[in-house]
Amino acid sequence: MKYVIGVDLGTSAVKILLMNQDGEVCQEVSKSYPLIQEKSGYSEQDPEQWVEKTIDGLNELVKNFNGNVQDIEGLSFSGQMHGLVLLDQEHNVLRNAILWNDTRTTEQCRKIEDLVGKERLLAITKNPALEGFTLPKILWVKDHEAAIFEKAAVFLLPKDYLRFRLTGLLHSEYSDAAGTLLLDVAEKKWSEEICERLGINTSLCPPLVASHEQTGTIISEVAEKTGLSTNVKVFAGGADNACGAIGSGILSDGKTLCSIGTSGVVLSYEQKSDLDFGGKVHYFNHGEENAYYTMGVTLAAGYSLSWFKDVFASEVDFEELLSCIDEVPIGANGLLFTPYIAGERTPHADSVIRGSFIGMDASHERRDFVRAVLEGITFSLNESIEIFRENGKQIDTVISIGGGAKNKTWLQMQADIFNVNIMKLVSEQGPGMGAAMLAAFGCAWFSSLKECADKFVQVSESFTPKVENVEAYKKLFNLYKDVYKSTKALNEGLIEFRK
Ligand SMILES: Nc1ncnc2c1ncn2[C@@H]1O[C@H](COP(=O)(O)OP(=O)(O)O)[C@@H](O)[C@H]1O
Ligand SMILES: O=C(CO)[C@@H](O)[C@H](O)COP(=O)(O)O
Repeated sequence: MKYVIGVDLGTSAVKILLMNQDGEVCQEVSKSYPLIQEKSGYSEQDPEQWVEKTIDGLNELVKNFNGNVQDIEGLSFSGQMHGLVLLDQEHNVLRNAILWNDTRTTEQCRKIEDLVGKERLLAITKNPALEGFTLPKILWVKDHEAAIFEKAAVFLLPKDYLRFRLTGLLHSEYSDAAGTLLLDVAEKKWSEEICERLGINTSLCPPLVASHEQTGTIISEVAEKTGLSTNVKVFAGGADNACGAIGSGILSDGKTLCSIGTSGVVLSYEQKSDLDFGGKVHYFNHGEENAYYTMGVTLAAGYSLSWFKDVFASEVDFEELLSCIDEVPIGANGLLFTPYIAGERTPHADSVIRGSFIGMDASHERRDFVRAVLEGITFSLNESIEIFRENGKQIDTVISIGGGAKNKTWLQMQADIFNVNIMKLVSEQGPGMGAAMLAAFGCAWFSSLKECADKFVQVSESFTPKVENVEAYKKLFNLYKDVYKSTKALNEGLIEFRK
């Protein structure tokens, strides 16, 4: 029996899956690392932590593996998108990585719009200038840390940096490059026009490959530390949402995914590169060759829940925190939550907005707040579903993955709020699974990713919408949508008091 490894470099943790040729998860290891948040709107991580935790995780996995280590044939990656890692000429990291949920770059977004033009930007990159994307972060460093920028020789995305440390080779791949705002998405090449207009040397952009392409093997130093063989083939991998889609079998038109990790996304497969959503949803290259996907993003989905737990219930785990939400009726006894604790992307590209609890009452208990947080996150994701439906997509079944898919009440809530059938997979680790599938396909175990998905992706349970719940949530959703408009100006007034 042969094996492959999928490494998912998430925002909260690196999650590593060992899969066999029958598509069974043989081992799972997770190692967490913190966010560094110096100021409101800032979000960074130390790339060295990603490397250390991944090596620790691989070492643990190999130690617990009772087969022949030489049978581990391939390894690939899934990674949190958009994060900026800047390297100097000697490939040393120049500063902490600035992450996807860092929103300090509003001014740089306006600069991009001015110098490239909104229409032209959309034509080339298929996306508008949003704070979370990589290009505004590059410009922020150029504007605010000129001494660092002068030393920058190349930029990498998070999992591309991790791959570099495991193989010694510099690459990016299309699915993650699409989230930089520097890629010509249809032509699959770095946009010289955008680089030129913004004064960025194209040598800063790493060589591009496809997600399933081999990008070297494990270097001996890493083999020694992990116990893996230096023969392990390393494949490029993909953006976590592209990999989540592969790992959930979102490989043909009409298929939709909901992923609740630190962020939350609703994602739909697209065969074509020329559909027009007017920039309302993200439009990126898939990890499958010559395919695409559209996606709406809630910046703080699982993060809203983990924030609530850290601040108000740090003594309990997620299971215990969520154990009593069934006892709270729909609407959390009159409490509504908006998950804008890090600003928002879809449908409100707004870095200033912040979250609210509306309707707090002296009778509310912690469990009401927990239910309200879950409902608020799910309402936010429903705004993306609503955009897709308004653009003519028929959504009746959604595959749900990520940490949020661990809880059955939350899965039923998704079915009721989205008014769709929700499918839960045997493993909720979609991105790690997608990474492992890219390695399996790269190793030629299968003739296509679709053939691999037929073997690897298995539904374990489904949740159907309950008519009375759907009706109750419709009323609440309308109230939820009003909270953004009602709190926008209040949040603008609060800016001067923020950290
Ligand atoms: N048992 C659970 N039930 C519901 N949600 C959970 C549970 N465990 C974790 N989560 C949520 O999942 C999130 C982490 O999901 P994950 O997919 O691992 O994120 P990432 O890929 O961003 O690191 C946490 O922030 C938390 O909100
Ligand atoms: O910014 C986006 C997508 O555009 C995020 O989805 C990141 O890719 C982080 O993902 P998770 O850590 O939440 O999986």
